[in-house]
Amino acid sequence: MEEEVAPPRLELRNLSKSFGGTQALCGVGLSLLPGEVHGLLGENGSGKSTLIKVLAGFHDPDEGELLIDGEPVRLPLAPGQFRELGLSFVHQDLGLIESLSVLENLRVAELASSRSRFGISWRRERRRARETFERYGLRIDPTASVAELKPVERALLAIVRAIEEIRSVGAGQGVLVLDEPTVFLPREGIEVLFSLVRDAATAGASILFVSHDLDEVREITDRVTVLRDGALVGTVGTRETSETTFVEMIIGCQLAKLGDVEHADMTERRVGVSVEGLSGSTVNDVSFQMHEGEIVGLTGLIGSGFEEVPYLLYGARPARAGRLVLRGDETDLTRLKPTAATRSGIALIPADRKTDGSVGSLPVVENLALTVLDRYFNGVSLELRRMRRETRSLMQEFDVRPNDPSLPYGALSGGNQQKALLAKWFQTEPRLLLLDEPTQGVDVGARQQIFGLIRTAVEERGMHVLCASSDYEQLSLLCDRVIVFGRGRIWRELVGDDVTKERIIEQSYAAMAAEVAGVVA
Ligand SMILES: Nc1ncnc2c1ncn2[C@@H]1O[C@H](COP(=O)(O)OP(=O)(O)OP(=O)(O)O)[C@@H](O)[C@H]1O
Repeated sequence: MEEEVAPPRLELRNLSKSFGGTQALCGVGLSLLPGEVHGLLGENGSGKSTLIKVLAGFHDPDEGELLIDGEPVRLPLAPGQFRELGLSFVHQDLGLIESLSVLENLRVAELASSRSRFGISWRRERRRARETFERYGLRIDPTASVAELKPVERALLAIVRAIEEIRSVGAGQGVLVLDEPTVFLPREGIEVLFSLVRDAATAGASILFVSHDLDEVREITDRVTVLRDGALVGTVGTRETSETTFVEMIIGCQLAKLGDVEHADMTERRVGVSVEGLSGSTVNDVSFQMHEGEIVGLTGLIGSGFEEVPYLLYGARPARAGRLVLRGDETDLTRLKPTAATRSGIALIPADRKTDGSVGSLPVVENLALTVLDRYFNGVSLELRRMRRETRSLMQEFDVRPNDPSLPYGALSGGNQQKALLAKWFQTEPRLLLLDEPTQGVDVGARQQIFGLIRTAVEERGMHVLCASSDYEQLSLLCDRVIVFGRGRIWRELVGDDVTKERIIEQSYAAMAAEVAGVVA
């Protein structure tokens, strides 16, 4: 007797969607089996988010079919219908409401449903929320407002909420869609996330996992579907597919070899930047120097403090103490404001694109030219044509796709927004460029290009670059020297041949172990 094969939990057939002249998806098919973790890969702008937004009922596709447990479901989905179908999402922007508490965000679906807010016993809900977090091994206060949470806590809250939503569906057999959930997470956060994902899959859920990080995708997924330019390249088993094959599937050719990254010891060069006695909310009395043309990485584990340094040096967060000397000019960091920082040649590219001040509804050209408007002012008016021409060539240099300066900034895919942001600040030719996770959400090909652009700028213009990141591979490819933090202090500096992914991981964990043992002062 033939064994009956269960239908996929979710299946998409022949899905197409265009926006004006852009064909974002073209005849794409995808199936998610019960209990599988399924990766969705593709370059920036290849159509991943568009596919997810069709599943969330946000986009009306031009064509396509959706089947849940083998049963056809009409597209487009009505608002909120995804919940009834057992789907839950963590979008790139996490979808949390800042002004509400953790608890209210956790129960937002129930609040939005017929149950009135007044019928809810908040005391019981608070207890339930605490129990929920405990079950996931997290320490988040349900009464805190989301605005007060650290980025990592926000990401974990959004993820826990999504998992809880599918747990309430048919014994946890729903579909969990994670759109680049790891970009805000340092390694320990990723480990928590992966164990949550594995548990959900074991309980029978299907997980769609979007990420640009091939190591993560290879670690957590069973199968992977790759998109290129809105079309399906193929679906493959993760274990049977090498990293090189994945890269070829994603970019359509082999990745040019970066060449051996040389980590020259620049510490003999002239000092261009000096940070002295810097204290913030976690960092305490930290001092370091940067040499001319040097790219310095800052890293460590969650809470080690490295992540606040770029913001303190830009005046975006208040420093308790500290002095910055930039090519002889001295600044009291306790008084520094971002406008003054920009005036003195400091630029900050924050990890959270939304806080950069870019306006989604305005064209890319206006967003990009904002920082250098005076260059286009001829005394009477703005030279708009030149502005558009130069923006187009800047977009080309940074591989922002599509290369159309008149497109609304918000219509660019997440990774292309990140590239545009780098372009925007690079053109100001800052003396000190502060980066926080500069290539999050950027695909593997563009990432390599961006590293090249940063290197060239540093060599040709003598810029100083400080890069805070918990992407150890990124640090090893980009930086000349990496400073590892533990408990708000500098734990180790890695230089020359020591700037490898393995050494950075080892020292970040060593800093934590030392912290636990009370070695770090
Ligand atoms: N609302 C929109 N209006 C116009 N074009 C859009 C819109 N949304 C997406 N696009 C375009 O559709 C294409 C696919 O974008 P999508 O966001 O799906 O890519 P992605 O694969 O998720 O990219 P990333 O990895 O950078 O997040 C891109 O060219 C993008 O500019």
